[in-house]
Amino acid sequence: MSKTPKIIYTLTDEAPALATYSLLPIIDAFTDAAGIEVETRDISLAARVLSLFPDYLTEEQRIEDHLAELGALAKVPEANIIKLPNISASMPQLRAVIKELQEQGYKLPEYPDEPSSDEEKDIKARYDKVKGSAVNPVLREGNSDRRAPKAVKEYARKYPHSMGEWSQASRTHVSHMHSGDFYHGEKSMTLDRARNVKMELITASGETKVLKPRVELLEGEIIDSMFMSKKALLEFYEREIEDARKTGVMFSLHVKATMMKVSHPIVFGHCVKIFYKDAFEKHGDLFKELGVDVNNGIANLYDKIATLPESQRDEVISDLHACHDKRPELAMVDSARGITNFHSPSDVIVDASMPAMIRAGGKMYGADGRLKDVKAVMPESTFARIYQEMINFCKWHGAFDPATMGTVPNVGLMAQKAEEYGSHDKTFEVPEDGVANITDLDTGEVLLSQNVEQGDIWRMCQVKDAPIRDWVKLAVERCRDSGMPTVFWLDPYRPHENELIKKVKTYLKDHDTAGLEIHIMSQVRAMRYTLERVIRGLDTISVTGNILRDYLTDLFPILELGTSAKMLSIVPLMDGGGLFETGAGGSAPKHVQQLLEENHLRWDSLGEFLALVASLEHLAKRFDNDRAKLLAKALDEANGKFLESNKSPSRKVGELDNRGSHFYLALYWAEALAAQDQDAELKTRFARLVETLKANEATIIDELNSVQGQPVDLKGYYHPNGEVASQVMRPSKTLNEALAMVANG
Ligand SMILES: NC(=O)C1=CN([C@@H]2O[C@H](COP(=O)(O)OP(=O)(O)OC[C@H]3O[C@@H](n4cnc5c(N)ncnc54)[C@H](OP(=O)(O)O)[C@@H]3O)[C@@H](O)[C@H]2O)C=CC1
Ligand SMILES: O=C(O)CCC(=O)C(=O)O
Ligand SMILES: [Mg+2]
Repeated sequence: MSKTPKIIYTLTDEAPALATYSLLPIIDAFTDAAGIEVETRDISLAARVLSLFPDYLTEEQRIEDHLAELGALAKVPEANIIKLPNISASMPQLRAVIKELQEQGYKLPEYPDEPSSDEEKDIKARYDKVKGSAVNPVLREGNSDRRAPKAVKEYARKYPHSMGEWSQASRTHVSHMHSGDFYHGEKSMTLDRARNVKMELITASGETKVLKPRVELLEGEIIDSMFMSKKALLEFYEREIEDARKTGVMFSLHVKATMMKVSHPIVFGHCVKIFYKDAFEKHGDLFKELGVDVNNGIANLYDKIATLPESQRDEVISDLHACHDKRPELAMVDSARGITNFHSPSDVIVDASMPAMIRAGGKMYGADGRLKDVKAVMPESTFARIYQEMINFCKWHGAFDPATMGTVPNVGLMAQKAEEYGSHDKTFEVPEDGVANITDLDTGEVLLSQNVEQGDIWRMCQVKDAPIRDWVKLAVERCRDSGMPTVFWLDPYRPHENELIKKVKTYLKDHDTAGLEIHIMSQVRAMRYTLERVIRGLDTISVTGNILRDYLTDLFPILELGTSAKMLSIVPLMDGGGLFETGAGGSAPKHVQQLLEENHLRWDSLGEFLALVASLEHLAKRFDNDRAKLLAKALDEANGKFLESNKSPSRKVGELDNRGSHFYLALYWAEALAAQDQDAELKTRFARLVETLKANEATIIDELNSVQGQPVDLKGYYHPNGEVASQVMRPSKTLNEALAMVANG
């Protein structure tokens, strides 16, 4: 591995990828001038698909597997990766990218739903590698430190975003299962020694079915066995759908089918089938024949019936519509286009959808385009309860006030595929009634056992000891550095977390915690404690497992800052490298939609700016590089000025957007470099740039803003034409020339 100071900037999807066309040339100009290499690696969904099928592509079309390369890099001390959000593809997205690439002339095979030959099995296995959250778990060889930097918090206090009002009479609430879900039957243990285990089902008829032949476990690792009962889930859905209808409240479903790519599409599909129960009963055989799979959304059903003769299709559609008469109103994703919560499992993603609802005063859009109270259904009770606690709090105290509320940074246990988010290859839809065992391969000992029924979802989760130690260390460090009370959100009634609590108590003793305020509380108490402080303007660090890391790092930022894009998101890699994620949100498909319609990109790249500071600082420290240090310091100052001057993108066409915000960042960064006296050469170079940018500010902004208002065609959604995208994202000739001038000295 090369030892030269190098930053890897990832190319991803959708809005962040588009923003990169504009931002990267600026970053390149500044880092080139300082002799720092910035290289890119393409981990977009399209690139990941293409990299898996070299044998189907021409030589020019082939690309390397950049994700595998970065996965290996994350395990060496030189790693310095800036990771932008990427698509975690649901099945509909995977099909769409395949289709788009085929249309662009890449001879990719079709996705075989039911592979029969070895060749088809191989194709499916390859495609399945890119499904769901396939990037983050590979790169996250460390735990997570996400927080709002001071300047960002101050900006939010100064320019508070709007918040919906909460009424005590709001009927919005969370519904979760009270029995039969993963929480209730969970079993957990800490391994006394390294063991190899298998996951097997002993069926009621006495047959043994090995579902996972081998999992290698380390000493001190925590493993869990848990299942969700299909019967209990279906009863739960029926009850909640009926309750929403009877009480006249809108129905919504919130899952994370992208990250929980095996379990949640099933959980989602059952809800759709129960909601449209009558139509499924009547047309069940036909749907089976057509290969309808609503785990991929109701859109899949509509696609499949499109091939039917018109009269038959109309009958199905009218039976689907008839279901609505007996069912509650459904929350909409896009009421203007008639897209409901059931359209696709990647349209409503719990970490972002629940905070957006809470921010809006507990409301979601109905079919008539109005905001309404809603029943938010989240079958798994493990973490759903935190949202109800927050809703209770809002009903009692009113909406949070971003101008005064405290901040809640997070330290998340994430490394080495920790907990549920690493369980996909050990998650199974149980084929037959029986006993599901995790069994030691060498001794035959059954370590954990569950009685399961056909259709239940059974999984095994793991978390290794070293990541837990590292997580506790990071929590203590953050507690000391910030002086904030620090709360481990751990529920002693949950077997897995009970095992974690034992370790946390042990590993806390490895650190000097004198004078630090560190608590361990169950989630609901932790939420309450934190919120009591939040409304008093007090700050509290949350230290959580992997799922709550994800949920809380959208929840609090969306309330505090209006978006999680403004978070600093650092992953100190366990082997010494640094992974710098940008923001805590996703790839914002709605932003792309707006760009395509009116050439305005409202994506805020602040997360990228913050990540770049952290990445340059890391590089400066690791390689003792003064120029990296200088660039970092100047960029940090620029970020401060950027916020103070309120140069974030506007949401409205014709006003400053992502591109204009990049111009101001470049100006302020150059100003900071021109103002320093440590490095005369950089000072002169950037003083010239400042002069040019300032003299041409009005022209540049006009060049950037005047292109807006027209639709644009990027010649591809998942795999746009690079040249076209670059032209769209860099419409200012004057700015481009000024940047070229810096690059050339
Ligand atoms: N780290 C990662 O790689 C992550 C990837 N994802 C992936 O992203 C995709 C979309 O996820 P989804 O949950 O729908 O939500 P997103 O987080 O992408 O977007 C939800 C909303 O958050 C706001 N937002 C997010 N980022 C920004 C930003 N940089 N600037 C301004 N506003 C922002 C936007 O609000 P508004 O529309 O009001 O402007 C946006 O519509 C999925 O494919 C998902 O798997 C999701 C989370 C993390
Ligand atoms: O990897 C994913 O699919 C989502 C990740 C995510 O939501 C997060 O890290 O906050
Ligand atoms: Mg998230």
